[in-house]
Formats: sequence, C-alpha cells, structure tokens
Amino acid sequence: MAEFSSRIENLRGMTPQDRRAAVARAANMSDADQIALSGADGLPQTLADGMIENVIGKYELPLGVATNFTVNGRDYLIPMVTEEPSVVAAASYMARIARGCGGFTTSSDAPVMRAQIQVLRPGDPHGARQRLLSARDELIGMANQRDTVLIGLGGGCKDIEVQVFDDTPVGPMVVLHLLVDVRDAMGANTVNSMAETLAPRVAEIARGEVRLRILSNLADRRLVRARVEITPEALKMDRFDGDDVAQGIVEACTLAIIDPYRAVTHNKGIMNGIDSVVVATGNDWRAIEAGAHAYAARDGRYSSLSRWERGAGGELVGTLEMPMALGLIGGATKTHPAAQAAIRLLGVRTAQELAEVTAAVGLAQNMAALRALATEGIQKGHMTLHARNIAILAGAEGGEVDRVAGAIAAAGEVTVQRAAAELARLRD
Ligand SMILES: CC(C)(COP(=O)([O-])OP(=O)([O-])OC[C@H]1O[C@@H](n2cnc3c(N)ncnc32)[C@H](O)[C@@H]1OP(=O)([O-])[O-])[C@@H](O)C(=O)NCCC(=O)NCCSC(=O)C[C@@](C)(O)CC(=O)[O-]
Ligand SMILES: NC(=O)C1=CN([C@@H]2O[C@H](COP(=O)(O)OP(=O)(O)OC[C@H]3O[C@@H](n4cnc5c(N)ncnc54)[C@H](OP(=O)(O)O)[C@@H]3O)[C@@H](O)[C@H]2O)C=CC1
Repeated sequence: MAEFSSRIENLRGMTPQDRRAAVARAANMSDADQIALSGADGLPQTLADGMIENVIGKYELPLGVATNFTVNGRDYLIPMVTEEPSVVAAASYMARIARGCGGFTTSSDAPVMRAQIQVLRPGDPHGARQRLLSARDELIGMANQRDTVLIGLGGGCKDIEVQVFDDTPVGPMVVLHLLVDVRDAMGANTVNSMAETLAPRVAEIARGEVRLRILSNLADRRLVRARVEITPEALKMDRFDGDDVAQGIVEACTLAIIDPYRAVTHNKGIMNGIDSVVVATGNDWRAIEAGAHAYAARDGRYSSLSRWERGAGGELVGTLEMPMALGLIGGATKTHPAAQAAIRLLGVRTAQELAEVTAAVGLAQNMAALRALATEGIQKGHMTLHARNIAILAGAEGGEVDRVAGAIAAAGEVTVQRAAAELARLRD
C-alpha cells in the first residue's frame, strides 16, 4: 500500500460525498465507518436513548476533516466537529505550512489523573497528613484491588499526595489526592470508584469525616506539549514579508501572556481546534475546557496557554502545554459509532497519542488566528467563509448558497441585507 498522506488536493472543491470518498481512499476507511461519519446512521436512536436521560432525538453538527497534518513525522487526517466556519480551513492551512517545515513535534506525560478525598474535622490536621502519608502503600494497594484490567495494562494508583487547609470557613481540612495512571481511559469513573472505595479507610486513618470523593479536572499530571518551528519564508503573505508575519505573531502572543482580557480570546482560539477533535472523538469537552482554563491560571493570573518566540535563526517557534485528559475507552468514545469511526480515521493507537495530535491541532489553530490577526485581520478569512452561513440566513438554498456567498464576500459586505439583495438579483 502507498504511504499514507494527509495531503488531499482540492478537498475543498468537492461535494461532501466526494470528500468522504477521497478521505476514505486516503485513510483506507471501511464502508461502515464512511456511513457512520456521513451522519446517515451516526448515532442510532436506540443508542442515543441509552447514553443520556429523557432522550427525544439527536442534535447534529457538521463533521469536517483537516488535512495536511504531520505530527512526529507521521501524517494524520483530523476529524473536527464544530459549528464555526473557518476553523477547519485554518487548521488545514497552518498544517500545510508546518508540514513544509517538518510538521509538529509533541510529547506527553503518562496519563495520570487525580482523585480528591476531602476529610473534615480531623482533630490534628498535620498529624492526619503524616499518618496518611505513612499509610501510602496500604492505600495504594487497596485502590488497586478492584481494577484488574487497568492493573494488567500497567495502570492503577501510583502515588498519593496530602494537602492541609488549616483555615477554612468549616474548620481545618485535609485533602488526600490519589494519583492514578488510567491508561487509555479519560479516567473519571475509574478514579471516582477508587476514591469511594478508599474513603472509609482514609477517614479512619485521618480520624475525621470524609465528604467529597471525586476526580480533579485540573489534570496537571497529564500534560501534553506541542511544538512547531516555521521559517519566515514559509510565512510570507501577499502584502506581508515573512519576517514581519513572524514578528507580528510573537507580538500578538505577548499581549495574551500579559493581559487576561486577550488571553481568554487567544485560548479560545486554541480551544477552537482542540474542542473540535474532542467532540469528534466522543470525549468530554467540559473536562478539557475546565482543565485548560484552570491550567492557564495556575500562577494566579490567567495567561496564554501557548508561547510564540523567535529562534536563534529567526525562525518562528510555537509551543503549547496544557492538560489533556482524553480517552479511547469509556464514556461515549466506545459507544458512539461516529466517534469510533473518527478515532479510526485518526489512526491513533493510545490515548496519549490522541492527546498529542489534539494538542498539535490546538497549536495550528492558534497560529492561524495570530497570523490573521497580526496581518490582514480576522474578518477577511473568517467572514469570507462565514458568508455561506449568512447566505443561508438570507434564504439561499442549494447552488444559490455559494453564488450569494461569493458575491457578498467579493463585495466585502458580508451582511444578511446584502445577501438578500444578491439573492433577489439571482432569482430575478
Ligand atoms: C480562512 C483562511 C484559512 C483562508 O486563507 P486563504 O489565504 O484564503 O487560503 P487559501 O485559499 O490560500 O488556501 C490555503 C489553504 O487553506 C485551507 N483552506 C482555505 N480555504 C479553505 C476552504 N474553504 N475549505 C477547506 N480548506 C481551506 C486549505 O488547506 C488551503 O490549502 P490547500 O490544502 O487547498 O492547498 C485564513 O484566512 C485563516 O487561517 N484565517 C484565520 C481563521 C481563524 O482563525 N478562524 C477561527 C475562528 S475566529 C475565532 O473564533 C478565534 C479568534 C480569532 O478570536 C482567536 C484569537 O483571537 O486568537
Ligand atoms: N468531572 C468529570 O470530568 C467527570 C466525568 N465523568 C464521565 O466519565 C466518563 C469517563 O470515565 P472513564 O473512567 O474514562 O471511563 P469508563 O469507566 O467507562 O472506562 C474506564 C475503565 O475501562 C476499563 N479499561 C479497559 N481497557 C482499558 C484501557 N486500555 N485503558 C484504561 N481502562 C481500560 C478499566 O476498567 P476495569 O479495570 O474495571 O475493567 C477502566 O477503569 C466520561 O463520560 C466523563 O464524561 C464522570 C464523572 C465526573
């Protein structure tokens, strides 16, 4: 078989059916996966009914595929679910630039999650802490008694930490953290069960009362990192010198580092890419969002999750580091047929690999937004693609959508009023 390439020429010019066929050919996708990704039978009603409560239907979103990604020397086609125009195009474009410069490089920690056990009213909180730490081996052993599959895979509870809060509105408090390697799971249920199992023994040792037993979504022991290095020549745009673009990106990022008002928007741009993959693969996007923003504020001030700087040779170097609690097992990842097909399309073999590829998509998305913001502004590219939404809003149907969108984008007036006027002219 020819080597797999994430570069598919003119994907954008095809119909959705033809795109699906082209992606299927490139990724050697099965017919069943093609059907699942088409949405035709993405989530049967009976399955949906089994997933949440009081189901009355299903809610659809578009699934696109970002092309051109090379991560750690391997090509990936990226399934992305989002309602926002220009996100998939932007990721594909930056991945195209990046692949010409060697692509993205990533790394990640072992998939270690935290569970917290809150102990109230310990008579001697610091004594309780030391007793708990002395019982480390007993507690780890107890935690690992129940999850035989996880232990067999090399996961399980690896360590504990204990924190003391001396002065709280409800008195002194001790909080025990279980550090659990959850392998290919997101791990919430896994660690919650362990925490509940251990709680009575923890209360006994700490001589207090246990209240909460729940994972922490601040997955700071499960960090993922992505890096990209781009030559200034690769950043050259019509009216902009590559060196100016690189410098503009660095200066744009600086505001996000020092100013929370900008950092939130900057990080939202990163999450445009990350959430799209998280949703496509059936993962818990609230968990990823919560962890990302808490990590962005870890120094007591909300800041940028990424950094853009110039290397010694003038190259643009982008880096991203953030928690990434993603699974290939558990939650909806295994039950949702389209999520399963999306995971197969990605071709990732472990949850860590999924986390790393997802981080690369986040970094690409960030680069696209900064490149646009630092040069021509966001509206040109974004609004050109948003023009199709506006055309639909104005009543355009079928082939009218692209014609009206093209007309209002060319006029530089992406408004419903102008779209309605163009539609009326077209129908005359
Ligand atoms: C939108 C582009 C990519 C256009 O950019 P362009 O220069 O018009 O693109 P192009 O026509 O030269 O095409 C270049 C490549 O882009 C891709 N591409 C281009 N168009 C399409 C399309 N229709 N469908 C599919 N792919 C497309 C495609 O990969 C293509 O190469 P190919 O593979 O074809 O050889 C560019 O202007 C851009 O990257 N803009 C930034 C868009 C963006 O960041 N959107 C996110 C939403 S805005 C937001 O929510 C976040 C924000 C901005 O607030 C965050 C922040 O503030 O930091
Ligand atoms: N705050 C939050 O974020 C919360 C999130 N959730 C939800 O929890 C769900 C995710 O829970 P999660 O624990 O990941 O899923 P599951 O409990 O569904 O699956 C994890 C279990 O699968 C088994 N398993 C089989 N193969 C593997 C493997 N290769 N790697 C790891 N485990 C394997 C293990 O169980 P065994 O050893 O027993 O067979 C493991 O405990 C999501 O739906 C999330 O929305 C729930 C509560 C809170």
